[in-house]
Amino acid sequence: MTLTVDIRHRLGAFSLNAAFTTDGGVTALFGRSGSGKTSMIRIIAGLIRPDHGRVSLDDDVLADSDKHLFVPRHRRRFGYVFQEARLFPHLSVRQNLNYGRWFAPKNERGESFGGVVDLLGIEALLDRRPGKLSGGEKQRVAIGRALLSSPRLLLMDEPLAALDEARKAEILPYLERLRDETKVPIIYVSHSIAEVARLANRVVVMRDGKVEAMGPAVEIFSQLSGPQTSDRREAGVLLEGRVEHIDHQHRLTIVALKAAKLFVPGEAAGIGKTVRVHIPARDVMLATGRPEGLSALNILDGYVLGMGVDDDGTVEVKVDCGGDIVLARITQFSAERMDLRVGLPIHAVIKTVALES
Ligand SMILES: Nc1ncnc2c1ncn2[C@@H]1O[C@H](COP(=O)(O)OP(=O)(O)OP(=O)(O)O)[C@@H](O)[C@H]1O
Repeated sequence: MTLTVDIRHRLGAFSLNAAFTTDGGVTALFGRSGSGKTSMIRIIAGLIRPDHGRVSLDDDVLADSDKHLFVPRHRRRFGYVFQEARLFPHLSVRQNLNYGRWFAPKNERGESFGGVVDLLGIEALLDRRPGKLSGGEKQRVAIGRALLSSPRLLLMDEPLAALDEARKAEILPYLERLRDETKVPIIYVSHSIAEVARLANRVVVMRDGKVEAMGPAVEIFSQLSGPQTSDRREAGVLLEGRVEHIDHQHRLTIVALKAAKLFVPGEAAGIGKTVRVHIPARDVMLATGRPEGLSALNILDGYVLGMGVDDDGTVEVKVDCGGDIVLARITQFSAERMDLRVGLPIHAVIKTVALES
């Protein structure tokens, strides 16, 4: 499936002038607030008719200003997931899901009801009403509803933005399954590097209404910043993961841990191989808010699992990042200033991580 967008459009003082193509999988529209991501997804969805240009999905032309052609939203058969789940409050989860299915043409039904329920882990929620669900659960149901409409394309506009870190961590593995187990191509709008690095096959970086860069996620993010290497052995953790991708050009290995993924300098033995990575504790910084614009490629979301004070007054903090435990050593002053406590959602910024031979 190839989506081709080449448009110009004016929105007040803002002008969008962008062209890109995608080839299935997850394509992220990535960029700062105000760069034009939402306007772009609205054009793809058929909610905005572009002033000039063309949008097509394979041979199906959805908008073409030269030919005065514009296919409205309801005839595009795209699924849409917003920041807010927007479920029907008076319907049960099952009824909400069936509502999505109702839109799927009978002969083109893709995923089965049971398959979607399994994929998103929502079996136990089926008879409940949305009002009683957590934000993450609601979002999983919203994704299920969109999937059951058998969309040709799934448009997701900051689907995790309204969730706290814990709910984000809970839902990310489901989004990965969605990417890996369904054939539905996804356009994913986000301004979070961590989310995009984890989910996207391809990234379109937007800035001031234009496409600043596009390419495979690893390439794009390794261009933005480069990780440092360290051979020093010191207090830290060894984590085991699986080599998911090797970027020979940038000499980087993407290692999938239990939940998170790490960009590790160097080229590992082979894709699919189990490797161990070393993360020195003193090269892990902690942040209570999501840090932006850092050179570190690895920012893991987690919780404070435990804390202990060493003889020298250094605080050793254990952070649970989706089942992988990362250790950080910080000063007592920092710990107090950040009001660190067990259970606090936290971002672990990993400055160095090395492959173990
Ligand atoms: N209908 C409109 N009329 C005038 N200006 C608009 C309209 N819609 C969007 N804009 C402007 O276009 C710019 C891009 O907005 P857009 O929502 O596409 O950005 P974004 O990258 O999705 O940002 P965010 O991450 O904050 O959602 C902004 O400056 C916005 O104010």
